[in-house]
Amino acid sequence: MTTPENTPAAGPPGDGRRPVPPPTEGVGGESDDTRGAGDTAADSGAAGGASATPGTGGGDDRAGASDEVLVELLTGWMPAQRWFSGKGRTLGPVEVLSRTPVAVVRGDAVIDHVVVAVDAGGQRQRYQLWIGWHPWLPSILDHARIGSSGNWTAYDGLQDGEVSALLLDALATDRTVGDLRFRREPDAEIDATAPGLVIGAEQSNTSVIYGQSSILKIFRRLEPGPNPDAEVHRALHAAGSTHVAAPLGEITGPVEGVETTLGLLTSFFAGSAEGWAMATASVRDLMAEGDLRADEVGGDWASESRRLGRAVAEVHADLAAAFGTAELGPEELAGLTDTMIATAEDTAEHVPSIAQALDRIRAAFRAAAGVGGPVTVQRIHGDLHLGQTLRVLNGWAIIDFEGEPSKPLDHRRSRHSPLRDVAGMLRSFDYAAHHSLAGGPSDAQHLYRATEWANRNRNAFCEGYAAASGVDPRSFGPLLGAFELDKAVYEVAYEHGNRPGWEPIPLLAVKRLTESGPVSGGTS
Ligand SMILES: Nc1ncnc2c1ncn2[C@@H]1O[C@H](COP(=O)(O)OP(=O)(O)O)[C@@H](O)[C@H]1O
Ligand SMILES: O=P(O)(O)O[C@H]1O[C@H](CO)[C@@H](O[C@H]2O[C@H](CO)[C@@H](O)[C@H](O)[C@H]2O)[C@H](O)[C@H]1O
Repeated sequence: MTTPENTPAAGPPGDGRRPVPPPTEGVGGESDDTRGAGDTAADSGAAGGASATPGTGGGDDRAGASDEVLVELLTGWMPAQRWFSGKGRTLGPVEVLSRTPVAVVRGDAVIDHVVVAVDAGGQRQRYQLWIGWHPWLPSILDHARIGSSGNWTAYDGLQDGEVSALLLDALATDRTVGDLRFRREPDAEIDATAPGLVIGAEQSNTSVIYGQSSILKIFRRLEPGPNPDAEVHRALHAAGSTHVAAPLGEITGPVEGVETTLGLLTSFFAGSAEGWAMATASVRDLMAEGDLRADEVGGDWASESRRLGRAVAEVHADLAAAFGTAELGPEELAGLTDTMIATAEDTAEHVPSIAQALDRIRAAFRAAAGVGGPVTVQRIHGDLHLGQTLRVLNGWAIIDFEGEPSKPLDHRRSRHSPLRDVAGMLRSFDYAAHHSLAGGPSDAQHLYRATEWANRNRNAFCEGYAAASGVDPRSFGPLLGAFELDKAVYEVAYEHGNRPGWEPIPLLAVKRLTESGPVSGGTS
C-alpha cells in the first residue's frame, strides 16, 4: 500500500528566500479606469521585485516599506490573527520567502503578494499575505491596518474591495503576474463584475464572496504543493457529485520552489444555511422546553442528521471511486494508535489540560490498539464538522476539503479511514449540544438534555450513513472511539489557542472517552 492511514509526515522541502522576478503583467492591467483598481505595479513602476523594494528612508517611496520593516510589522500582527496556528508556541523570527508586486489600487496603494515562514515551536509554518501599502489609509480600511512605518501604512489587502475585484478579474481572464498564475477552470463561467465581500475573521482562511455567484478562498497557511481542497473539489465535481460546489478557478504560485495552491474559486450556494447554525438552533429549542424530550420538540433535528449521514456516505463513495482504496493490516492499525499517542504527547507540551489527562489518553489509545480490522482507507474530508456542511435547496453540501490545517500536506492527501470523518461529525454533534453550557454554571439537568440531543443526532447520522453505504459506523466501536478521542485532543488544542472559553467542550469528551475501559465510539 502506498498511502496508508499512518503515512509518516514528509519533512519540509528546502528553505531560504527565493528571489522574486519582476512582474510580467499586473493584475487587472487591462482595466481602463483612471488611476483606479486597474493600474498595475508594472505599468506604474510602483514596485519591481523584492530586492528593488525601497525602504522607508529613500528610493522610490511608492513601493512600500523594506522587507525588514514588513517583518517587524508582521511580527506583531500575525500571531493575533485567527488563521495563525502557531499560537501558544514559541515563535522564531518571521522570514520573507517571496514578495511579488501585484498591482496599484486607488492611485497610490501598492499591493504585494507575500509568503512568509516562521518557526512555531520547532514547526516550520508558512503563511500567505496580500499586503497593501497606503500612504493615506482610507478610514474604510482602518480595521485592516497592520501598522505604519515612515510614510507607509501596511494593511491586509484582502479586506480591500478593490483588491478582491482584481483577483476575480485575474481569474476570469487567466492572467499571470510574476510567478502567480490565475487560472479559470475549463468551461467555468465567472461573473467578474460581482462585488466582493470578505468574510473570514473567524475562519482558518480568508474568503471573499462575489455577489451570489462565487466564493474565493485564499489559503492562509501554506504547505508547498497542491491543496487537497482544489484537488478534491475537482474530482468530486467531475464525478457528478451533487454535494460539492463547482470549482471555477485556482490561483497557484511557487512556495519554496514547489507549485502551490494559493486560492480556490468555487460556485456559491446562495441561500444555504450552515449545519452548525441549524444544529445549535435545534439545541436551543430543546433547552427552551422544560419537560419535552429531544424527539418531542418542534426543532428536532434527527431527520436532517440522517440526511447528512447519507450525504457524507455518498461523498465517501465518490472519493473512493475517484482516488482508490486500500486495506490496513493489523500492524498498520497498531501504528495508527501509536501516532495518536505521539500527537497527544506533542499537544501536551503546549496545552496543560491535555498534559493533565495524558496518562488516561495513552491508556485509552493502547486499549483500542489493534481492535477491529481489516480497515479500508481512502481519501476523506479530513476535518469534517457541522461548520463544513451547508443545507442547500435539495439536500446537503460539504465544503472545505483541505483536511486538518495543522497536519502536513502528505498526510492530508493520503488515504485514511472514512471513520475519521464520521468521528469528526460525531464530535460536532457533541459540540453543538454542549456549547451552550461552556462557561456557564454546571447544571445536571442541562447536561443530561444536551447529552440526549447529542446521542439522538449522532445515532441518526450513523443510521443515514449506514443506509447509504451498507456499513454502520457504530459496528467499529473501539476504532471509532479512538478517532473521536484523537479529534477531541486536536480540538482541545484548537480551542486553547483560539477560543479558550470553549476548551471545556472537547475536554468533557476527552474525559468521557478515557473514563473507563477501552475507548468506544458507541452511541446510546
Ligand atoms: N460554496 C459555498 N457556498 C456558500 N457558502 C460557502 C461556500 N463555501 C464556503 N462557504 C461559507 O464560507 C465559510 C468559510 O468556508 P470554509 O471553506 O470552511 O473556509 P475556512 O477554511 O476558512 O474555514 C463557510 O463556513 C460557509 O459559511
Ligand atoms: O476553520 P475550519 O472550519 O477549517 O476548522 C477549524 O475551526 C473549527 C471551528 O470553526 C473547528 O471546529 C470545532 O468547532 C466547531 C464549532 O465551531 C465544531 O462543530 C467542531 O466539531 C469542532 O471541531 C475545527 O476543529 C478547526 O479545524
